[in-house]
Amino acid sequence: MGLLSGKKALIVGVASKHSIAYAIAEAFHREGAELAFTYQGDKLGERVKKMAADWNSDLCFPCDVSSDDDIQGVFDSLKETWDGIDILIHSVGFAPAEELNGDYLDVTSREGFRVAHDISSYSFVALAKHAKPMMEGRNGAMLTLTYHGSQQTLPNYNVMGLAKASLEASVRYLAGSTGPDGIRVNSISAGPIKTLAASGIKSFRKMLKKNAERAPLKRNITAAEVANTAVFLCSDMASGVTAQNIYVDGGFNTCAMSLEEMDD
Ligand SMILES: NC(=O)c1ccc[n+]([C@@H]2O[C@H](COP(=O)([O-])OP(=O)(O)OC[C@H]3O[C@@H](n4cnc5c(N)ncnc54)[C@H](O)[C@@H]3O)[C@@H](O)[C@H]2O)c1
Ligand SMILES: Cc1c(CN(C)C(=O)CCc2cnc3c(c2)CCC(=O)N3)oc2ccccc12
Repeated sequence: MGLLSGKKALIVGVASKHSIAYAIAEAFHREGAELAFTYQGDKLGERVKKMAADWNSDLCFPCDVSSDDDIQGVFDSLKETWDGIDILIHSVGFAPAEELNGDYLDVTSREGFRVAHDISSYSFVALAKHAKPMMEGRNGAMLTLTYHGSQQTLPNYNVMGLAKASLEASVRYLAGSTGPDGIRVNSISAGPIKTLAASGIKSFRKMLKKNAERAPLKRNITAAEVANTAVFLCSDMASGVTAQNIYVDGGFNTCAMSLEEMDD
């Protein structure tokens, strides 16, 4: 029996085999969960449907999280097959590329700020609004992915840091709203991982190297490690855990400087 046997999970944010959401789907399937997916745009549709089939799922729905109609459509369709949901995974983050390359004061725009917060933070509330009625009374869990750039600055993360700070505060307020119905809400703050969302980021490779040098575990973490923590947080093993942000980053966020950096 798996840790998620009999649980129904909706996973938002699979785009490629490198996606953190892909690793979460793999782990959830391994632990016995039934899966449903949304995908962004028809281009991804065929790819996500093929992946879903590997996990015995034919529940794949198009959804641009900037559209309340799209989100409504997902849950209307889901209701035709599922009478409820136990787990909601939000693995979505986006800011216009030009926001993430250069000095924060120089590159941040009103529109870029709005988009970053809409797609990376508000979308979790929007999905939670629709999921909650289907999750009540099932001791379910919602989970989102965040990054330490919300707490400390690093070059180029810029307005995404603000959006992640908003997301992490939203986890606490959502936990307050859904706790009385037995629904838990948490986040995982993952170390840097080479995914599509990381591609095209200037000096990403150097950042990965710096993380591995400084982290207590002296290595980068994998999407599979993030997924295993997601299994725990969404399972009954975490029945007392809500409104929390759990770091899966090899301990990086606890180190101001490493011996190697001293010796540089
Ligand atoms: N890769 C990392 O280093 C890292 C580290 C910490 C946190 N995260 C977070 O993990 C989450 C998943 O990112 P990833 O690294 O797996 O990259 P990814 O590119 O595989 O996933 C990002 C997902 O966001 C979706 N998305 C973007 N805009 C959307 C929109 N308007 N509507 C619907 N979906 C939209 C994309 O389709 C994609 O599926 C993001 O929240 C990201 O901020 C990533
Ligand atoms: C780490 C790290 C990441 C990965 N991460 C934690 C993220 O949260 C990904 C954020 C992200 C949001 N929007 C976009 C992109 C990435 C690139 C493609 C695009 O057009 N828009 O992104 C960075 C951007 C700058 C600096 C570090 C990082």
